[in-house]
Amino acid sequence: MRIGIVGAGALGGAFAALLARAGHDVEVTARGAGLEAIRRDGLRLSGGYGEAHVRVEASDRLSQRPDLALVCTKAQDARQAIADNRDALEGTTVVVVQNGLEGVRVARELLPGADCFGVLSIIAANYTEPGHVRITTTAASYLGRGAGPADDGSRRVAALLSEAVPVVAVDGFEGAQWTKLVVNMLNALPAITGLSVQEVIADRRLRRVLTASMRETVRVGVACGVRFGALQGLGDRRLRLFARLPLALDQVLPLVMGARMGRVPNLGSTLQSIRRGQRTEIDFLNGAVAQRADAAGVPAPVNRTLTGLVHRVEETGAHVPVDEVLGAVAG
Ligand SMILES: NC(=O)C1=CN([C@@H]2O[C@H](COP(=O)(O)OP(=O)(O)OC[C@H]3O[C@@H](n4cnc5c(N)ncnc54)[C@H](OP(=O)(O)O)[C@@H]3O)[C@@H](O)[C@H]2O)C=CC1
Ligand SMILES: CC(C)(CO)C(=O)C(=O)O
Repeated sequence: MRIGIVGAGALGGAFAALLARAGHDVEVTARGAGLEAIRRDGLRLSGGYGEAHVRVEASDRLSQRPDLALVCTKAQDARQAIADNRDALEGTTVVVVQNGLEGVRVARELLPGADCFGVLSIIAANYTEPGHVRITTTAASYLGRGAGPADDGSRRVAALLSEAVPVVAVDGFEGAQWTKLVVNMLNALPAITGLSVQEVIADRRLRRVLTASMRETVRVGVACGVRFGALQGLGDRRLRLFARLPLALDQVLPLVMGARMGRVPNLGSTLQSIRRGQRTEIDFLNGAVAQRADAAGVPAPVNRTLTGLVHRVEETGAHVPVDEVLGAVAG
């Protein structure tokens, strides 16, 4: 099958290498040093899914309409990337691999003739150098669309991708996006402090802030009428309970997440953007929680503060000392 990947960064590069290894005919888009490296040396994958070194077609735009396309940019770049590749994407099956709440909606808006799905990935992929991705955590990814049960289209595309990497069709995809948003509270503190996700979880004080941001996200979701979808053992009942328990007990959740992530340091996708000197997608993560909180008339001081601190790091290039982070969150 011909598969087009828009944005061969960490996850896009991983999916491209795994799909090419499974025998598909893969074309990727990349830019700058990434494009140069892929053209010259191919795409290299290491870590959790084993070694792969594949040659794939690469250019700054997809050259033709694929049977299946994966859009793997950060949320803030998706609109531009889809518009730039509209000729190739319109009318085909498009899977948006993205954190946040907006991915599938944006693709459907820009590509009314395409069959659009979303993927929520728990894989941790670190873009170590141009053309090279290291998988530090393997996990099933979740594919779906809409709020209802997984449809036949979702099951078909999930089965196809699963030839290369485990992907399950999920019921209540929109609710699952919120559950993933809770998980993505793991991203801000590494971006702010420069520590890995595991180091943040291991620090009792930062873990408290992380837990508070997760509980706040659940409360905002509840205020917005969200029913949290099932994702990696988390679901509506468990998350609602999590938001009500005393903060001290709740820290078990990030500890479990950290244990699942394993020992190889995971920077998280937001700190990786910072390290590359790029803007982050924080406005679509903690920033989206603060924005939804405003609309629902509930407070979200922790998410608002963390969003502001990530923007500060984007602007100054300097990470924030832990004590200062604690002071800012305490208000
Ligand atoms: N990395 C991870 O472990 C995980 C990531 N995710 C999510 O997956 C999504 C992708 O993340 P990740 O792979 O880390 O991101 P990366 O930043 O590593 O990759 C994104 C790629 O998109 C490219 N890109 C940016 N703008 C455009 C554009 N206008 N047109 C074409 N290509 C463009 C980037 O190129 P350039 O570098 O030149 O800007 C880059 O190659 C995000 O939503 C992230 O939150 C989810 C789970 C885990
Ligand atoms: C789950 C996690 C934290 C994996 O790295 C992620 O989604 C991200 O980095 O964006």
